[in-house]
Amino acid sequence: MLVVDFGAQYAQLIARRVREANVYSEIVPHTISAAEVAAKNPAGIVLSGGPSSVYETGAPALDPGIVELGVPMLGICYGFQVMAKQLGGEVAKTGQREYGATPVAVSGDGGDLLAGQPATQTTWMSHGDSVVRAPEGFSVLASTASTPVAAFAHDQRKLYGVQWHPEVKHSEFGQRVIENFLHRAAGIPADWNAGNVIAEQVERIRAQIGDGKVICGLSGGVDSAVAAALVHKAVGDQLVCVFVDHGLLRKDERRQVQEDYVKATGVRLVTVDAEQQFLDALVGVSDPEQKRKIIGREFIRTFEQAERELVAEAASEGEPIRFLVQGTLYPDVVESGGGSGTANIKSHHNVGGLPEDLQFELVEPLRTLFKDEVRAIGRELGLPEEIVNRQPFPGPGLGIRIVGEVTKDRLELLRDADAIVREELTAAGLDTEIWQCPVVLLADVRSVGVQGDGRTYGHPIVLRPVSSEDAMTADWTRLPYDVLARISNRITNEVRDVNRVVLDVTSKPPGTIEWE
Ligand SMILES: Nc1ncnc2c1ncn2[C@@H]1O[C@H](COP(=O)(O)OP(=O)(O)OP(=O)(O)O)[C@@H](O)[C@H]1O
Ligand SMILES: O=c1[nH]c(=O)c2[nH+]cn([C@@H]3O[C@H](COP(=O)(O)O)[C@@H](O)[C@H]3O)c2[nH]1
Ligand SMILES: NC(=O)CC[C@H](N)C(=O)O
Ligand SMILES: [Mg+2]
Repeated sequence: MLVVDFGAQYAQLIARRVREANVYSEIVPHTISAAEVAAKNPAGIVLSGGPSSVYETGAPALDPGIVELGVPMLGICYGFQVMAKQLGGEVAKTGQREYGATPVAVSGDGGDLLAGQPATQTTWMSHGDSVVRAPEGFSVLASTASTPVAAFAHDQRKLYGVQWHPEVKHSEFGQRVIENFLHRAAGIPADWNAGNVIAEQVERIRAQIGDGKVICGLSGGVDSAVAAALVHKAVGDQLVCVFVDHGLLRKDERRQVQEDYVKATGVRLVTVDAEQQFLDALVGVSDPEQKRKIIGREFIRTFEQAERELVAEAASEGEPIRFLVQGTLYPDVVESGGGSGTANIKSHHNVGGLPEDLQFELVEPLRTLFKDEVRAIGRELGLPEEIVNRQPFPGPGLGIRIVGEVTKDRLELLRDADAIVREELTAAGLDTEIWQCPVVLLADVRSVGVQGDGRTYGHPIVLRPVSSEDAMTADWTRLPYDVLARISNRITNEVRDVNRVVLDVTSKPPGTIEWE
């Protein structure tokens, strides 16, 4: 299944809902040609929404040859309007805009697309243009008070469209619309699951790597653990994992990764001590994007160094190691501005932070997936729950949790505060309720305190507990007051130079999870 992206807010959400219906899906840009689509041989196509108006000059369109391929198609919002216009219907700005919850009246039995759904339902709309006339041969399946053509279908050609957004949870029967399109109209079986992904990826990895050697950047996090397990399954001992201790890790993290991961999986792991290298590179840098780019570059320089040492060590074979495995996920790619037409929010070190002179060929088997999907694959591969359920920790580590310049001294301070927070949250049994809880040091901010009858002028620590399904959106976790009180008390007593603890009560959007 292909999702054609017209610059939508929700393209990745469509792909995810399709996978929830147990069908594999991939996002492609709207500039894709009919020949490229044909080469992918998709079982169905969904056209996403988008900010433009189809009647404007230069508005994104679809290669007309794509509709002629005979692949079942569902247009959503802008995608619906693109279909209407290209197939001979009419789209116009009627002055009747609909944003948010909108009741829709289904005509007759709703056809295949709206089958089994009530005559009126609440949908989520976000449009200013409307299809005022459906193309010839299409039947109108639904309407609203101000939009006479809110859904249409051409049953023989298997072409469908809806003006609303079935992919958002606020559309009451949204998932049903998507499932009806996939299973009922397009006849695509619901057979995609974690097991298939593993089989397919193992095959792809074997084809890519052949009998070459490969290194994997292993962090102890879920994503790289699952990526490494997949590659290990595919090519066995051709894999060596490299763990970089960049000095930006949390307390005790190095020992944990070295012991737990190797015990659980039996892969070969090399640890590189690169603290000085990273800290030197970060001297005088406060800008978050600059930090991210530097850290991304130093990661790659460290992998290159490890590669040279591994090659020198296996002198008999002496072949360079060409492949680098990373546990990159879809949100890393989208936020780095790697979607089609999506904005750069922050450069994740493993995507937007990669240096231009990268020598390795990347192996990224999880690049189109979300974290909860990756966890399901990890379980299927038999990884222990401690690894699969581990809370995320960003590759740039504490480096992007110090607002201001990163120094060894500040890192020590933040490490102590972070250890207290983790200890208390675990003791309170809150680990599974929280997605992750960044602890941030506002190194460039100072506030006055009174401690031991004396004046202090110290730094605030921010607690950022969040709940999320996939890190694309998040809400702040309502932690019990007594737990917050204990954490605050311990941090101000035990961590030097900190005289204030504050709680971040911002959802994502508008805030991102990390502060930088
Ligand atoms: N300290 C590290 N040493 C080696 N590779 C790393 C390190 N930190 C991150 N990476 C690489 O960067 C990738 C992206 O990091 P990211 O934090 O998103 O994933 P993760 O650590 O595997 O999982 P999680 O998101 O659960 O923390 C990792 O999958 C891994 O390949
Ligand atoms: O490996 C990573 N490299 C990065 O550069 C990076 N930046 C953010 N994160 C993690 O991604 C998720 C979303 O974070 P944001 O809401 O801050 O974008 C959260 O889980 C963050 O911890 C990163 N992980
Ligand atoms: N969300 C959308 O896809 C909007 C489509 C188009 N820009 C409109 O306003 O009607
Ligand atoms: Mg991580």
